[in-house]
Amino acid sequence: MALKCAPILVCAKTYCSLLGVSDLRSNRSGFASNLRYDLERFRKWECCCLGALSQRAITPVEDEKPSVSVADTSGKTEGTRDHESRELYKDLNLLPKPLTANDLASSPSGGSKVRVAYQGIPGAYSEAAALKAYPKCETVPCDQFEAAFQAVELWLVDKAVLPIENSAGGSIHRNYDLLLRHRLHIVGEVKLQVNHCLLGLPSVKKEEIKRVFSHPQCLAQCELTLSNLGIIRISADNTAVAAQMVASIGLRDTGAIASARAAVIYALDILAEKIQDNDDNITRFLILAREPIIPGTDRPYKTSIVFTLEEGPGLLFKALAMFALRDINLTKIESRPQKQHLLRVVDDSNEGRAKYFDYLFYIDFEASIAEPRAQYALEHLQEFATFLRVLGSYPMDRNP
Ligand SMILES: O=C(O)C(=O)C[C@]1(C(=O)O)C=C[C@@H](O)C=C1
Repeated sequence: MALKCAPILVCAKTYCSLLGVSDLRSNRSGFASNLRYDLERFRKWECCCLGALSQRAITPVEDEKPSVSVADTSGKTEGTRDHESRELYKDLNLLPKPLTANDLASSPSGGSKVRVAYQGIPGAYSEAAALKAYPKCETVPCDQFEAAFQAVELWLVDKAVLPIENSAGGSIHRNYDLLLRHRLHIVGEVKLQVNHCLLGLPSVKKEEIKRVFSHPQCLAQCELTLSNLGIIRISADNTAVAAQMVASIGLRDTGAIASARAAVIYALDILAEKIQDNDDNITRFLILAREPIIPGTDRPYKTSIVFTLEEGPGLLFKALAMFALRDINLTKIESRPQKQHLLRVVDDSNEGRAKYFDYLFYIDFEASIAEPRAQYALEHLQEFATFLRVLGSYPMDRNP
């Protein structure tokens, strides 16, 4: 055991500064010189970590690599999968129940199939995203986003797949906050084309529907269609929960907005398809794991970071310039309040004391952390950021 852990200790300092938390306030002076990552040094680190990680593989799981960069590699068509789910979910009591905080004390089942947690119940878009990333995985429903994070941390599952943003609805802020609170690593992303269907009881006509249940994001994504049909919206925890409610309430004038797969699972009819206001309705999900992947340069990569800055003019501009100067494309920027530290008091001798909101900045950029330009950009950012953490460097999903 000691032998297996040793390589990790050797490289822990370098490794933590890239993938862990560095509070630069406490050690600013020595930091810049400690963190001169030239390519040679980074390669050494990479070899060292690769060795360490390969020795640490405790539970080998099949289908370890996400398959999002290729079309569906399961070899199954939607039809066959839907047929299978019809068989599987004939009795709704047999559906897996979402994990709750209480279940998190129990131990994971054995076996080598990769287990992927998602928020919701079978038929949710998040489950579809998990299956897109790992076509042969066992999906594990969780009642809350936080339960999915904890399920990974407690080794109940291997991965979690959680929504982070939608092309129309924007960011899912809760997951940004949880990314920082938990110590998981982003190891991949999945972009899922979300096609909403209007579902109702069998033989109901679209015109009979007076009210629909759905997830608030989905209700917002179908705003125009619902207004044109004069339908009342009622929010549900999840699209699949909405479909399940319609099936169990049994009212002909009550429908759900959910996926075609949810219609099969909960034995509902599809009354209308693709009812979202924008055809290109894409949700981006993150794949989270306990260990980071070692990024390469063999394919397009994305890196996600979070940092804080001092208060002052031009500091965010300067931070972003670190990437622009190296021709690194930023794909996302998000700012969130610092929950532990909501206000920053700045003493100005002329103006007196001022209170500023304190922000965390989350950035996604198109480069692998194995590329020198990304290392230099982060090294320079570290020189004036008050906090910096790399959340993950992972292959881009170019196939929504
Ligand atoms: O309700 C679902 O089916 C979900 O998977 C949840 C969720 C979300 O949390 O944003 C995921 C993707 C869709 O954009 C809408 C809803």
